[in-house]
Amino acid sequence: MANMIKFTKMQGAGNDFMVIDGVTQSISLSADTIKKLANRQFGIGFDQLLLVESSAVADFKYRIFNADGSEVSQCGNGARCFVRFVVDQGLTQQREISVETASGIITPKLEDHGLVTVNMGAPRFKPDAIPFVAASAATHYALEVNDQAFNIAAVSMGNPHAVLTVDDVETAPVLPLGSAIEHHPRFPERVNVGFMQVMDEHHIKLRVFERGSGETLACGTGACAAAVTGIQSGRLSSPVKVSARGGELSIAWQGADTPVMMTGPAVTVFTGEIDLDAI
Ligand SMILES: N[C@@H](CCC[C@H](N)C(=O)O)C(=O)O
Repeated sequence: MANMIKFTKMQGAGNDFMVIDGVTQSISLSADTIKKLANRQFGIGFDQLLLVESSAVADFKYRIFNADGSEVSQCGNGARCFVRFVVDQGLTQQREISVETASGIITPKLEDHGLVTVNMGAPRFKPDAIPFVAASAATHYALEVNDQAFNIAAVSMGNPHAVLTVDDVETAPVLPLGSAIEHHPRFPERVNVGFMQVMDEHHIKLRVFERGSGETLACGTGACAAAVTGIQSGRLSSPVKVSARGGELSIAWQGADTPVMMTGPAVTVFTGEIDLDAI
């Protein structure tokens, strides 16, 4: 017997998602099934799968799975697509919703101009958020990779990020170095790796090698992480325009424990149905 589920394919600045309504459908997905669905040749293809569920503490619960099947705690571009999805599906009448994630509650808001702004919460530079940081109290660290030392900034946006500053994002070794840092023993939970080129104090170019998904066309939490580490070290000033390969995001942060505000697009690409027993 077929095991059909309905889904929506969405993208935010080119970071693409399979979004599933788990409020009106009963959904149970193994890591292996998610990997198969993520496959761009044999499945649907996406960077992350987003599962919408009911919540006891917020308007909705938001579960996030990387293309390798691992469940993670935060996704910025996904949060923008999430609010567009629940509004378009008629699951809410509100344009600003509270969403329970594995790392706390975030509040995405669909703006009148069509973009979405998300209150992503405050960044965390503390050791409990980034196990690697336990070694030091500084924001920037020397990380040795294949006998070479790299200066990295580490921050949690609800998920772990390492940010390197490079002269030119186009020629930066994003794939080999990103993969080596993602799996570096100093990051026991693996890490998302951002490569940032500072254009001026309000503008950066960014490529991100994402934990569990590889390089994506944009990473929302990666954009927040790069902007806040740049602001924290005095090289950037809020707001920061982040140019990724798939589009642009705007990040505002007033420092310390204030929340990071992220604004950017959220677009529906198509809707479909798939038989989970047939993939
Ligand atoms: N694409 C995302 C981040 C998704 C999760 C990340 N790969 C992780 O493992 O933490 C974003 O837009 O933030």
